[in-house]
Amino acid sequence: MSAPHDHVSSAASSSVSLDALTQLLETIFLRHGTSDEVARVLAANCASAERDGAHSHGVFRIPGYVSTLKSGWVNGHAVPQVEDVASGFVRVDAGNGFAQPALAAARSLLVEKARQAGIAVLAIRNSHHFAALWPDVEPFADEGLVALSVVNSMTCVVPHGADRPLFGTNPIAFAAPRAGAAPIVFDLATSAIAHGDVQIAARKGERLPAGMGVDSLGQPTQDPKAILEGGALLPFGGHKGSALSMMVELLAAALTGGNFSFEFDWSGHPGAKTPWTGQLLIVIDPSKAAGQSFAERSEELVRQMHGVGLKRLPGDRRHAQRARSLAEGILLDQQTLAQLRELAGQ
Ligand SMILES: NC(=O)C1=CN([C@@H]2O[C@H](COP(=O)(O)OP(=O)(O)OC[C@H]3O[C@@H](n4cnc5c(N)ncnc54)[C@H](OP(=O)(O)O)[C@@H]3O)[C@@H](O)[C@H]2O)C=CC1
Ligand SMILES: O=C(O)C1=NCCCC1
Repeated sequence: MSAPHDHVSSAASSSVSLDALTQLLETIFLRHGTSDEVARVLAANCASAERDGAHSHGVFRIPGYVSTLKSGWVNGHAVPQVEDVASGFVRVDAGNGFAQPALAAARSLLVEKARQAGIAVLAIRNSHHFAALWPDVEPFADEGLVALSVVNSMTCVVPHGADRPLFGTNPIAFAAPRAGAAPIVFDLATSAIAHGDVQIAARKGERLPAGMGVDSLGQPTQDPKAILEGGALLPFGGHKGSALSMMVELLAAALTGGNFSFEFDWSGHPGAKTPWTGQLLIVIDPSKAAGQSFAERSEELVRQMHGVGLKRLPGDRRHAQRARSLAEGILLDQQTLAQLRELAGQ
């Protein structure tokens, strides 16, 4: 399997600016049944994933968004209902819409509460998250806040010690400010590999590394198609990733009032791809904590990690790719660009 973040060959590719890509995606969303606000938020999110080389959740997802909208599974015009429920708790009913517009609608109240109380929780339910999770947390750290988010997805992961899938790929994203540097951000699926990367490997006819999944008989396989066609994924790190995935189900579904990954039935909506679940965000204002500046302490930790030989922090690859994309444009292969233009009616 090639590196998941490395799949655009420059030979047959075109370079597009971030603005041009965002505009193109916005046109696609509007054309396939979203409000202006939903199109704006989703286009910015998806273009930023492509800009940062997060290909499993960049433009690769656009046909899935479109077929989901067409199937009627998701409401592209949903208006999120924000509820101010307690000093440190905000709830949003996304109204069977996408999760990112729900976060956008609640964001200023969440930040205000976190700054007042030191910590605030945002619980989004009735929502579809089909994207990378880091764009949801990174902006908080840019404002000096610490943020943690979890979202559950659709059943495709076998809990450690079980013999059938139950959990989603259930990512966890974390962002913390640093002094004088871009925030520390990590964002990882609790499965051994994200479902999107299995789809990309299948499309490219590549085998996966060992230990990622099982076939329909529960036997280990490195064939991505066998995983997608009746097989399943495994958690990363055995019982440890499995426990984290269970935690995500509890926080993102049980605590928000959203569906568990195994609870929804999209069989009546052929073409639907997005999981109808929940998302939890916890935002902390570190200026309320005792002691030295949190950002300075982050910096000290990073210095020490580099001091013991660490070359790459989580987020470094994305930021390096972001800088390249902003300087040289975002590379898209010709076929992908043609498909996007067709979906945009251009
Ligand atoms: N919406 C949903 O329901 C779901 C979304 N996803 C998304 O899929 C995406 C991919 O997830 P996943 O495949 O697990 O991510 P990766 O395994 O590619 O990366 C996980 C994290 O580890 C960092 N990292 C990777 N390799 C190294 C290294 N050698 N040294 C230091 N840090 C490293 C990455 O930083 P960097 O980015 O800089 O490489 C990233 O922060 C995520 O954005 C996730 O949110 C996944 C599951 C479900
Ligand atoms: O890549 C994944 O895993 C997923 N991404 C979007 C939502 C479903 C799972």
